[in-house]
Amino acid sequence: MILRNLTEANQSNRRIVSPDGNWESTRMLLKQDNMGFSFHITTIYKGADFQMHYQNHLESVYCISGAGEIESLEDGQKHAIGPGTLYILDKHDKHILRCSEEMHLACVFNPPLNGKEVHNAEGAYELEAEVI
Ligand SMILES: CC(=O)NCC[C@H](N)C(=O)O
Repeated sequence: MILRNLTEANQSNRRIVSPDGNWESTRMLLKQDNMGFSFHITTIYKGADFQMHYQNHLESVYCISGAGEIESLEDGQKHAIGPGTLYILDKHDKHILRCSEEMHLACVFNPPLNGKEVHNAEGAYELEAEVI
């Protein structure tokens, strides 16, 4: 069994601040834990409006707090995000995330992240990022 604490993880190199200024994420469970997925607590900053396209990963995102919107660039549909919303990118869906009130999200990635990933120009993570 493994136990981790968010406050402690936030003070370690598990906390990654995105250079684009849109988000930070504390990667609490990573590839090296051999669970087959990774688990992150992500903060999306108020006013963020950015595109993502996880071509190499599947992702599920649960909103703990805050408010925003996700727009699918596959079908043009927009969906409100608030506490209790879960969105599931089961088709590597290209999307835009907008944040009107700072959001705290719990995110699961399959395959798991190594820990250092930040978005490339397409809003994706490469598969071979450096291991922490
Ligand atoms: C919702 C989302 O994908 N935000 C970007 C950061 C990501 N959750 C991560 O933890 O790397």
